[in-house]
Amino acid sequence: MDWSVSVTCQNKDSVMAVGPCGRELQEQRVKLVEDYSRHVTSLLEMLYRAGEVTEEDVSLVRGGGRLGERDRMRMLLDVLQGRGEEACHAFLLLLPTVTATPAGTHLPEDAAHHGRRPQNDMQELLKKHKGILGRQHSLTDYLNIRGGASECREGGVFTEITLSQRVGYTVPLQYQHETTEVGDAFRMVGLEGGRHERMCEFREVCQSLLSARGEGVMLLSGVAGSGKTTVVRRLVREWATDADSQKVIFSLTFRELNLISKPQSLHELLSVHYSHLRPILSHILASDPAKILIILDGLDEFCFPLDFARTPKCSDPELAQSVGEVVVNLIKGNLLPGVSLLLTSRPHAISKVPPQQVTVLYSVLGFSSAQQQQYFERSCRSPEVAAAVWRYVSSHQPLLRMCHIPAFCWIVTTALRDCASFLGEDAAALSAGSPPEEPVGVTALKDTPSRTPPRPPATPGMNALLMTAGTAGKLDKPATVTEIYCCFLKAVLVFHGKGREGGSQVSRLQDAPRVLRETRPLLRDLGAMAFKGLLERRFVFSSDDLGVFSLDCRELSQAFLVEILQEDRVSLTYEKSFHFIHTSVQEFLAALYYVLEALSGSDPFSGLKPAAMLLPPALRKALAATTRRLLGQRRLLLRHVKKAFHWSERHQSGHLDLFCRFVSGLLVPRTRLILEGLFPKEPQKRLFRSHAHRALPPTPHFLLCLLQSQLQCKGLSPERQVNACYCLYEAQDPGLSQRMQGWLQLLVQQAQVVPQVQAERDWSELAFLLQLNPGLPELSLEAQGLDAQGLRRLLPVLPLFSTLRLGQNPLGPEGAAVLSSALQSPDCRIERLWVVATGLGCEGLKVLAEALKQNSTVVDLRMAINGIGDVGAAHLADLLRANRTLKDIRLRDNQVTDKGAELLMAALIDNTTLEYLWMYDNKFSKEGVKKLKEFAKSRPGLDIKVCV
Ligand SMILES: Nc1ncnc2c1ncn2[C@@H]1O[C@H](COP(=O)(O)OP(=O)(O)OP(=O)(O)O)[C@@H](O)[C@H]1O
Repeated sequence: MDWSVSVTCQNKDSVMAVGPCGRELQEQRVKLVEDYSRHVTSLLEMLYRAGEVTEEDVSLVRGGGRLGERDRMRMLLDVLQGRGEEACHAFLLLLPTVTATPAGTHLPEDAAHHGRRPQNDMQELLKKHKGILGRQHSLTDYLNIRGGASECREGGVFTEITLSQRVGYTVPLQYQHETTEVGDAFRMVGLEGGRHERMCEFREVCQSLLSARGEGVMLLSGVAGSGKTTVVRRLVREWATDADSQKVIFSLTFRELNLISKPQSLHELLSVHYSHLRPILSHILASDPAKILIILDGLDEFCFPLDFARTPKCSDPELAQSVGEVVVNLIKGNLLPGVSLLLTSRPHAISKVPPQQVTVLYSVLGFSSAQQQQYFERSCRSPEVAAAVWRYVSSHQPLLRMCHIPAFCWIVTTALRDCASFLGEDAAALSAGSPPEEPVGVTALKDTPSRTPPRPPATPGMNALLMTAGTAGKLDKPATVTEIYCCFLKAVLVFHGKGREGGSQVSRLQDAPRVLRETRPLLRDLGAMAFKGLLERRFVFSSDDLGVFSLDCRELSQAFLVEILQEDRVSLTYEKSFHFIHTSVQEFLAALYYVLEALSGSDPFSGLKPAAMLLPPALRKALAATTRRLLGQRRLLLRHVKKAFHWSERHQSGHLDLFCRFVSGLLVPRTRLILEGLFPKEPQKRLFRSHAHRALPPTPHFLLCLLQSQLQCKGLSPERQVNACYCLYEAQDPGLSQRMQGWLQLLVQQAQVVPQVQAERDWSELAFLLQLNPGLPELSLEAQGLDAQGLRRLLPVLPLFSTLRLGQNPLGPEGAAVLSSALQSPDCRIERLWVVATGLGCEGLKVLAEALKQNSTVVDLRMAINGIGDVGAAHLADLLRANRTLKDIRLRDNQVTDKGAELLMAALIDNTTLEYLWMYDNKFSKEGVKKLKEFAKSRPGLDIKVCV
């Protein structure tokens, strides 16, 4: 049957029905609940597909699986009242159809529309579309998940976020965990110096995307939890409230597209998702594509390949193709040429789209320091508490760095804001003007370094979450990121779990060990799933995945489902899916599982195998006991911990880095004590042999040795070595602060006098320190005995400095190769490269010159006393032909003769960008010098300095 005809026939009825339908629902409520509750799922599904209720409504009615049929029906009736007369009317029309079908079966799609009012008035339908999309994109925030999917007040909990804009880019290779790179863009240099990258705010992005011009493909990249979806939501809401906007937006998620396994045309795809637009969809697609904005959120989750080379060209929106082919044709501009397309993705997946297909790359950089502060002000209960949280966070560099990510700010707030006593006293101290507490762990670089290591954190108050029944008064504030996550988990379990609403804060905390003990099996299974997902780089889980780990949705929701594991509300008709509320929470739970298993002597990897592949339980137990006896508990634990690190080393991308940091943190007895009750006591006691009565055992020696050995390991990549430093921080290595102070001293003194060459140092620790201190624009390490090996350790941070002063170090050609990697990094910001007397020779210069041919940031190259000779001068001449960025080259004392000078002069005929070429103390003849001076006269913009 022709759908549009049947709609037309129903027009009169539906107009007549306006008003009374809502009343009828109220009057018949009891009867409707009685008679139709068993059909609630079918009714809800049909209403959703008809566009009468939104995803949020559906989720509300489902009630996270906790509500029974009758309650769901009541909830649906409430929702319909809220949605208005048209929705109530559609509901009444659907009632007879469900009684004709057995409960739970689905009706053909068009039945849902049967009898609905015709809306062939373009403007009216577009208005309705705006309303529906606006509601679907309400700004929900983790903070108010608990209270149902309520909305953030605009300008309320929502905090301005910083983005950047780039035209033309190269996809960087991923060597580090994404959280490690967060914050680099906020470095001082990045703010002003980026040539291709420009900071911008949401408003600018919004205006550009909603402008009437077709903008082509825009890619919005950002790490997990940085706020990409929030930007999309805000954008759609801006559009929905702008009555004058000429754009038509279609917003889909790749998660939704994953569910389309059969070929489908673009038209069909959109008409399924936007059934209310069906009467005018063909018209929209046939009119000016520049007026259409298609948003596709979450490219990183897309399961189908995007084959840009082999996908058949298709320009017909009515032609069925695989969903991957539809996306490729949209991106390539074959389908709807001139359309604006916004794709969002985590950074590791932006390479799925060739950069030449992308018009603009936007990156969500996250919160600047000021924005972080605003976030805490908005999410804490009082300005004093917000100030105390901010003061605490800003005195812990690793925490501060992660707080560029909004989702992490939420985790910190959840972990800290319930800590009434610690924050209360701290806040009181703040207002009383007491001196600031010394930073914990790694000190901020701006602080004056002192000779004495920072004293252990003072305890102006007790962190309530660190305080447990048996240990009240023993612990202080969370000292590491792992401790923050422990507090977070405890806060969720103790304060937010279902049925734990009553009682005072203290009594609930006293009860925490019991709650944690009881939750252990659940956390273990959830952690096992998280760990398996992490190994497979999988962040979305199906109900089947939950089943494999014996996880029961209902049980989870009672404990903490909504705040730890979120149910996706993609579609009613398909399988449910789940994801951890932030990837770092998945990583933490994976580590928790790993440590729980390792401490109990079990192999954490064996817990991942399907039951069928496991040996019978009795045999497994006997085997485990024998291994324990043979190896001893201690060696067994060491073996498991080593295995975790080996897994991480095998992955160049560093996606297990954070997991390793959490494993290191959780091996610290003090940290585990926050979760007292969760870890079985016996093995702990035996393992760590607590010496002093009631005193906490220190960080296990084997862990510190293991991490130190990673720093010494020559074969390990520099990124993993820096991560070993993060692990040492989490492991609360007692010597780390002191060593950091040593580095700080060196960096500060370099600005004044050049100190003597020092004994062997661990350069990875310096890289770690530099990564955590974004306020340093230049790196000065002159005459520090820095060789190529040491420089390689600094590679993760080298590209981030605008000035690198590396003179008088034995870098040699190998060091030049390291520098060349830094110069070719897509993030390179080096403008001044000073490598005076570093033993480059002509070989080193060749490597450097090759890199500088590709580089467009370096303007000033000082390379006196490097013995490059005429061969080196020839490489330099080659470079000058290709490079148009260098302005200043200093070549004093490099054994260049007249022959080299000739080559340079020839190259400088083409190169008009170079302004200074100083070549004192080379091996020029009088004739050669004369020629150079003559040449200089012909180039007024170039200052050539020579002497015989
Ligand atoms: N500007 C903001 N102000 C306040 N909270 C924010 C802001 N941006 C994001 N958040 C919060 O941070 C959390 C994560 O945001 P969002 O889901 O948008 O991140 P994402 O980049 O899409 O993450 P993923 O890659 O995991 O999908 C959400 O709870 C959101 O409410």
